[in-house]
Amino acid sequence: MGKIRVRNNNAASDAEVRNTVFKFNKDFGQHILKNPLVAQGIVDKADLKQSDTVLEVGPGTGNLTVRMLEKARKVIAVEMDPRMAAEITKRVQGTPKEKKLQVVLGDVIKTDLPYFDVCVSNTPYQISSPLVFKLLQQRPAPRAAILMFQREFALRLVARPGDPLYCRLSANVQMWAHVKHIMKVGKNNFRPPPLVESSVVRIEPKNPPPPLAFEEWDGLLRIVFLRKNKTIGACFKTSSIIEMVENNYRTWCSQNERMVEEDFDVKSLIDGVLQQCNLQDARASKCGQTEFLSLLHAFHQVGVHFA
Ligand SMILES: C[S@@+](CC[C@H](N)C(=O)[O-])C[C@H]1O[C@@H](n2cnc3c(N)ncnc32)[C@H](O)[C@@H]1O
Repeated sequence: MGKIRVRNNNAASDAEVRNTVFKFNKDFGQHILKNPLVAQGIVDKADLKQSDTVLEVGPGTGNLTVRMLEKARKVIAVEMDPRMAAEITKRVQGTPKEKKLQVVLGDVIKTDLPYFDVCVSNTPYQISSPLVFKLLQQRPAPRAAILMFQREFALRLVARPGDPLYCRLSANVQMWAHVKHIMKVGKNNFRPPPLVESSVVRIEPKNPPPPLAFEEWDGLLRIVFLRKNKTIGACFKTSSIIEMVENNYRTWCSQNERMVEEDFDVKSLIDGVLQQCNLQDARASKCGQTEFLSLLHAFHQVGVHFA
């Protein structure tokens, strides 16, 4: 933990300016956004309406929070560090913003989230992935999430089939949401600066969500992205995968009062499905939703599930 003085090096009205001494905790991903232009840019990109309830993850000292309180009806800020929660509470005390801010102390991943229209976060990078999936599972779905991530994580979110960074995360998130890269943010805009560059993305959950069970989709993606440059046929030849497919098939048969044939051979069942979809020689790194959906559908048709 480095001892950092947060000082006023910008416009006088910015309270990122408070002369507060904090020991920023790197374990909590505490990299405070010190550039007011970037903070304002992020809030502008959120396109908040006066009727909006905003969820902010990790308000820190409140540099995004105070700007959002000017635009929205309410901001619910979930913060894990009690010192930061106290700081943001103090920052709005005695101002008209006080009544619009609700600070929730705790780990956002373990918190049952209330209703919100938009989520905004300069995200603690260690919770990037669980946060994205938590937001995608939120019901009713928020209108949008404007989230700062490490540049590489952001680029994975938007990567398309064939791009070097395309991975299970890309295929997964793009099934449930439209994702756009909206802003690059250099490390010197933070105090203390992180080791890597950052980017802001906009995630708009599809509404209504696709009629698909998340666990099924993710279960299939886990297999085909096991080694994304291997063929899908090779992924399904791994012995642990063959065993899992067989177990899942037998469970499905017993739940549906079906007899498992005496000469049942799981390898031929798998080969048949892959041939039907013509995907034995395809590689996940080059496949998109159409291919994965057709594969999932064909497995379901023969009683193989992945959840
Ligand atoms: C990168 S800082 C952002 C601070 C502020 N929003 C800003 O932009 O200047 C991340 C903040 O998230 C908080 N935090 C870390 N992990 C968290 C978690 N699991 N749940 C809620 N807040 C968390 C940290 O304490 C820190 O205040």
